Amino acid sequence: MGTDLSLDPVRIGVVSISDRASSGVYEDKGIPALQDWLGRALHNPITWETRLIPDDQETISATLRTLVDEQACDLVLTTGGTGPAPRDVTPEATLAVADKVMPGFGEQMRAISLNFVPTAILSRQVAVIRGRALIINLPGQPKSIAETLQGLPQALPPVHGIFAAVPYCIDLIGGPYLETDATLCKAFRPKNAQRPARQG
Ligand SMILES: Nc1ncnc2c1ncn2[C@@H]1O[C@H](COP(=O)(O)OP(=O)(O)OP(=O)(O)O)[C@@H](O)[C@H]1O
Ligand SMILES: Nc1nc2c(c(=O)[nH]1)N[C@H]1C(S)=C(S)[C@@H](COP(=O)(O)O)O[C@H]1N2
Repeated sequence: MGTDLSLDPVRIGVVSISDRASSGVYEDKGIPALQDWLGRALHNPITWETRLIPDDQETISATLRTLVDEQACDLVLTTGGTGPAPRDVTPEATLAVADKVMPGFGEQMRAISLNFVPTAILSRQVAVIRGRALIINLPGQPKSIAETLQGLPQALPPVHGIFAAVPYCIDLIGGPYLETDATLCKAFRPKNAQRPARQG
């Protein structure tokens, strides 16, 4: 099933960080890939805030502050700028706006990505809490978006994507109750945090 209008609405910021896509050298595939995966994985009605920006640290931090403080996003996902190159500054820009650092997301994403590419360890991606929002960095390769969010749930043993932990994290910071499509990503919550299953 798709969107269920009876569920909590969620505001999601998607930020593509790329010098070349933002200057028109190539077409941005980061925002469409993020919206495609999240739109399929979440049943909640989504309001999007999209931004395509260059790899500039202050621009990235300012964008994240605006999305959380002014646009009231519950969740912000960035793509790009997490590697070791001189212009890759997304983790620094994200840490600069953090109230809390959530190291498990970066650790788990690098572990998941090793199932896809040996260069997974080159991503310095981080996740942080700012106010009542969760901000997560993803690598720039558009295919890495589904790889890290979804993992390989059908593999034996399964590789859990990081999105499984996102709904409960958002519960804990006071955000909307997110419901996911279990075939893409089964959200994990402790029993006492689960709402009764929806009818129909
Ligand atoms: N927003 C994007 N849209 C389409 N492809 C992208 C995007 N960002 C990255 N890629 C692809 O993934 C590769 C690795 O991404 P990375 O973020 O390292 O780019 P980059 O080499 O730093 O350059 P730029 O920041 O100008 O995209 C790029 O060379 C490009 O092929
Ligand atoms: N899942 C996944 N993770 C990945 C990749 C990928 O293709 N898939 N690319 C790696 C590579 S080649 C680099 S350089 C780093 C950083 O990428 P970024 O600078 O585009 O953010 O992410 C790594 N993590």
